[in-house]
Amino acid sequence: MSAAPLTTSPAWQHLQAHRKSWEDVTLRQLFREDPHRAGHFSAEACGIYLDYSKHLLRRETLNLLFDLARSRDLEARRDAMFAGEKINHTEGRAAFHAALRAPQGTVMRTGGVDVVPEVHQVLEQMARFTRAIHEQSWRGATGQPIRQIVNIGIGGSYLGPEMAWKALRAYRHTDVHLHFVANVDGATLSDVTAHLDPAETLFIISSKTFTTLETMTNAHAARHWITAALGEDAVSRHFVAVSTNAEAVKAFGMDTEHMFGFWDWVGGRYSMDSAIGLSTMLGVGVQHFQEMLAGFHAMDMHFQNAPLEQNLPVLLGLISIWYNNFWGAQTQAILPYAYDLARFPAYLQQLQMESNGKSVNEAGQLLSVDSGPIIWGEPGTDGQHSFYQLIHQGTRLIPCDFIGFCHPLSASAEQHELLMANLIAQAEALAFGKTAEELRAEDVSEAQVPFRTFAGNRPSSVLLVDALSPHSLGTLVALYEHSVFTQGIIWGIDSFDQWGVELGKVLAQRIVSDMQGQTRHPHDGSTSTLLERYLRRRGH
Ligand SMILES: O=P(O)(O)OC[C@H]1O[C@](O)(CO)[C@@H](O)[C@@H]1O
Repeated sequence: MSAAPLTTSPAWQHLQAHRKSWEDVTLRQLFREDPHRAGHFSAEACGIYLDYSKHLLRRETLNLLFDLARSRDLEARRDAMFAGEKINHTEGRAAFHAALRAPQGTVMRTGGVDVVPEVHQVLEQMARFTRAIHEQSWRGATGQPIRQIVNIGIGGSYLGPEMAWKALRAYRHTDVHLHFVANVDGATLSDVTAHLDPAETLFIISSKTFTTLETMTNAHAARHWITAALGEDAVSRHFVAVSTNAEAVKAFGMDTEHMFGFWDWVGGRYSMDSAIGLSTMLGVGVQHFQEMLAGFHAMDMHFQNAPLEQNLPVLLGLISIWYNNFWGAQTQAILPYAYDLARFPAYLQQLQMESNGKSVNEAGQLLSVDSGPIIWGEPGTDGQHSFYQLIHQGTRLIPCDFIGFCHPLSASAEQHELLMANLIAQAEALAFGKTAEELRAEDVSEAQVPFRTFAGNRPSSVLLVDALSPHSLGTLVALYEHSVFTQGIIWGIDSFDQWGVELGKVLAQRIVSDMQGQTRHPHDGSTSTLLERYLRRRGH
């Protein structure tokens, strides 16, 4: 970590001073000043064209942001990540997800061990299993082929696989269907199993630790559902595990021969391309999974090698920092114009908010600036008819990432044109707005002018990709992974731990034991009242 405290560093102070020069600058003015602005403020790599010209920044702004990144040793820290160093200090682990998508023959060492051969061994094990399911040589206990696959897992062991299953709808293997159970609410599992036949259903219990309350509770309920229908011996044909914890997998009664492993250097939210992606591979096939890995790897290479000035993850990360820390933006909207990317905002929510939702730096000192923004979003055009009102005319500054694809996956080219026209129009409307003069020129009554004025100056990035494919999905996910990393380095935080999820888990266990009458822990007045009221209403 850079020695200079962040806010007193010259780079930070230069940015603060520079921000003051932005009070009256408009995007209209910037585009007037530089008619070639779109060309000057765009970059392209790995099939992603990034237009960042509709941002409140000039060349000088970017230079100052690059100075900031260099002053925080971004390049050296990035190299340390790719070198397998234990950059996740609080857990004493590497953050080596880049090794998950390294082509065979690449050497990537952590702790002195080249992990690429092990990664490919597991990929091969996954591929064998996938083929066995697809070719129906692996069948259920009664001899039925497996057609329904239920991934039980939560957080990073769920969001990526579910997002990918939806995103890769056009690439699905037609004989199998995926379902996802994450929430501890029993309604989830019963809703999923209501229409399934146990004889053709396979459960993948996906949990890095194999101790997560939600996952283990659902796994036991699913086991009961299978054994009630097919008997105890059916477990080995209807359950496989993805985990780093072989002991716990054994204790569950599963054969570790049917366990797909990964490693402690894979963080939960960075694991969709590890064995946690087994459901994805089963859902879209081995070839498509490999194409997705190749997309991830292409973006890794770009992030590792491209100069900061043309580096897409660095650009996205630094633009986020600019609004978050110098404009006071609290949130960032992710707006994919693709029905199939419906779960992408939720995926990025965990990626960014679990990684960078921290208040102390790596040295344990309180941060003096805001860290990770709130990430949210919905696909366009749905969002246009709900929350875009606030983005256009509300009082808050909300930088947006629009994500669109040139080629449709739907049969209707005409509908795709409408979709993309909306994306482009929204970015235009947010940036340039509509002035009172323009309204008056259209004979809008004076009384209506204040309500129909759009201030503009609302910044957005547009990411334009050729088509949504396994490869492009891999590049997009890796793009955001490295953008999150870039931001974490600027703040000097550990983006790879998640201690913030622990307290709630521990308190829930205490309350469970209070509910079951095993203990009577002392609680505050509100907690005790809620607990008592709940138990009374339940007839206890
Ligand atoms: O895969 P596991 O160990 O069940 O953990 C699930 C999720 O729980 C967390 O540890 C905390 O919510 C996430 O980081 C992780 O993705």
